[in-house]
Amino acid sequence: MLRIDDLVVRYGSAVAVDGVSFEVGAGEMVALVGPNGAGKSTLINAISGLVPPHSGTVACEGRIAQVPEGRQMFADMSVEDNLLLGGWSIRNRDLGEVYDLLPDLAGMRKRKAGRLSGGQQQMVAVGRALMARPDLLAIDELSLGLAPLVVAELAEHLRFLNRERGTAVLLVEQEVTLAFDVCPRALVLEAGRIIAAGPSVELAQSETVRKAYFGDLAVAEMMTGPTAQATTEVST
Ligand SMILES: Nc1ncnc2c1ncn2[C@@H]1O[C@H](COP(=O)(O)OP(=O)(O)OP(=O)(O)O)[C@@H](O)[C@H]1O
Repeated sequence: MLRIDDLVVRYGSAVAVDGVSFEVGAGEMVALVGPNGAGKSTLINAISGLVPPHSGTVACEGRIAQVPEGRQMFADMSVEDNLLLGGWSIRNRDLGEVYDLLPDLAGMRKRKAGRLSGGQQQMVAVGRALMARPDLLAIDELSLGLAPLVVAELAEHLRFLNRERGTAVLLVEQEVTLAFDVCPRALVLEAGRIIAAGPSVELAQSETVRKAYFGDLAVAEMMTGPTAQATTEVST
C-alpha cells in the first residue's frame, strides 16, 4: 500500500535521506530503526508529506496519518478538541470509533491535554491520528520519554489497532527491542541509507546489526532465545 522509490531528501546541500526504497503492505507493521541522525524522522516526514523530497517517489494507496515526535499536544485544549483536530482534514467529527479503539480516551475527554501524563498524551496523539481514518499510521518515537510499563501498554494498543482495524504501522523507534517486538519486519537506516532489512527476529540475530548499531544489547536472546538461526540479508 506504501511504496517508496529511490527517495532523496536534502536540507540545503546536506543529504538526510539518500536513495531509500521499500514497501509496506496493507495491514503490515514495519519498524524503522537506526542511530541518531540516521534520517528516520526526515524519512517519515517525507512519507507524510511534511518535508518535500528532492527526488524519488512516495506512492500510497490509502491515507497516512502521523503521530509526531514529541506528541505535540495543544496543551490548553481538551483531549476531545485535540482529537477533533485530527479529523479536520477529512471533516470527521465522529469520535466514537476512536473511543471504541482507545476507551481510556473517553474517560479523559474533558481534561486539558497539557495536564495529562506523557503516556496519556501519547495515547491522545495516537487517537488524534486515528481520527483521520488512516490506512497507515506513521509513528515517530512511540517510547520517547516514557516508562517501560507505559510503553508496553501503548504497544499493546498498537497491536490491537492493527488486528481490529487492519491499520498498517510504520514505527520509527530508538528502542530497538520494542520496535522488533511490535513489528514483524524492520528496516535499519544509517546515514540516510537502508543498510539492513528483513524479519525482525532475523535482524535481531544479525551480528553486523547488533555490533554496529545496538552495542551489546542482547536483542536476539530477548526475542527468540540464543539458538535461533541468523539468515538476515545485510548489505553495506
Ligand atoms: N530541519 C533540518 N535542517 C537541517 N538539517 C536537518 C534538519 N532536520 C534534520 N537535519 C539533519 O538531517 C539528518 C537526519 O536527521 P533526522 O532527524 O531525520 O534523523 P533521525 O534518525 O530521526 O535522528 P534522531 O533519532 O536523533 O531523531 C541529521 O544529520 C540532522 O542533523
